[in-house]
Amino acid sequence: MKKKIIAYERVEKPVLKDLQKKYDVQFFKNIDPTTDPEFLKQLDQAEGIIGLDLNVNKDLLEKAPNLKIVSNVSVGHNNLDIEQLSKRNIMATNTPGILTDTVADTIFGLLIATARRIPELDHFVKNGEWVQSIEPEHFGINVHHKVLGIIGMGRIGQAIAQRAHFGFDMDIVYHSRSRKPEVEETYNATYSDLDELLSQSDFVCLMTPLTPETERLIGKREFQLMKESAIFINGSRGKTIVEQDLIDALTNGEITAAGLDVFENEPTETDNPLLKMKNTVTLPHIGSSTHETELKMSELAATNLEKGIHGEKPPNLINPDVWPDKHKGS
Ligand SMILES: NC(=O)C1=CN([C@@H]2O[C@H](COP(=O)(O)OP(=O)(O)OC[C@H]3O[C@@H](n4cnc5c(N)ncnc54)[C@H](O)[C@@H]3O)[C@@H](O)[C@H]2O)C=CC1
Ligand SMILES: O=C(O)C(=O)CO
Repeated sequence: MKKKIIAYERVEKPVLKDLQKKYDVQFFKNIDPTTDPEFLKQLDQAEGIIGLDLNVNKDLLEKAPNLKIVSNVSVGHNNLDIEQLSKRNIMATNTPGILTDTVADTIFGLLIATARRIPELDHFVKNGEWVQSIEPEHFGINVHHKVLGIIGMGRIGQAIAQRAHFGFDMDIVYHSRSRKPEVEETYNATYSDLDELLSQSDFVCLMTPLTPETERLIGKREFQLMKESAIFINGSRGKTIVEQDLIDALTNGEITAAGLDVFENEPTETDNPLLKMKNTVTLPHIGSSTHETELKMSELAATNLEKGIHGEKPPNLINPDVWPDKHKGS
């Protein structure tokens, strides 16, 4: 009998088709996984889950007695309760690395679009408002040769630093869990504590994972530490900031503008004040969303899934404590 697999929300079609040839795969989208009867029925027998942003917590795991692996089609894994998964010896995997350059391109694009007000002025032209030469009120802010503060100098943070240093001659200040001498040397970057980074930077770019430590990391106090001319970019997760405090900081002129790929709730509410502001550029969480990269992510997630359900070690195991070799001391 074919092994049962749940595919959730986003698995690229060719990958889904390939999995469907080998396994009994049920695809779910736009459902409530806590109540959907068909989902819950499948969950009872599923050996693997592949997908994007499914909230895998104690409640869900209690309904999944046969589960061996949860394979995220994302590098971020804040949707997974790793402790609960490990407790049940269930593997968790993600898709690091292959999306790094794509996300860095998006975040750098967002930074430029916000500084140079590209979406706002695109509307200006298309709305027929460009009837005489533009005024200083339409001018933007230079990106090149400015100070870029990167919070979270991991894979994506470094790819952003690469673009900023070699492409735009920016001065890079960073804050991370540890110092990275090779990053400092390659990108002429300076390590700094968080407060100093916030007060020095012309652009503050948040690129940490969402963890208990980074949840609401940037709020009222942090926005007040930033320069009034600062532009804030969030590419991490919406919950790493206090969204209401960002709204206040923009409304009160404590910072100049914000570029956001992520929101506290996704999709964000249509009446979110951030969507009504001229000095925000808002994207629907598209960091990794190019055809090429989404396909590679699905392929890597499928490799992880298949290894896991066949009892082999997946290449991107997040919770190696579940791997038996470890207990054998190998
Ligand atoms: N907007 C989007 O579409 C995407 C967003 N992401 C987000 O970006 C995150 C980072 O991805 P990668 O760079 O691949 O991960 P990574 O693990 O390579 O880098 C994360 C960095 O954040 C640092 N960090 C962790 N906690 C910190 C703290 N409290 N203060 C300062 N730094 C801290 C770590 O030391 C590490 O250097 C993901 O976890 C995900 O949440 C990732 C891909 C796409
Ligand atoms: O990979 C991630 O963490 C994302 O946010 C979506 O690509």
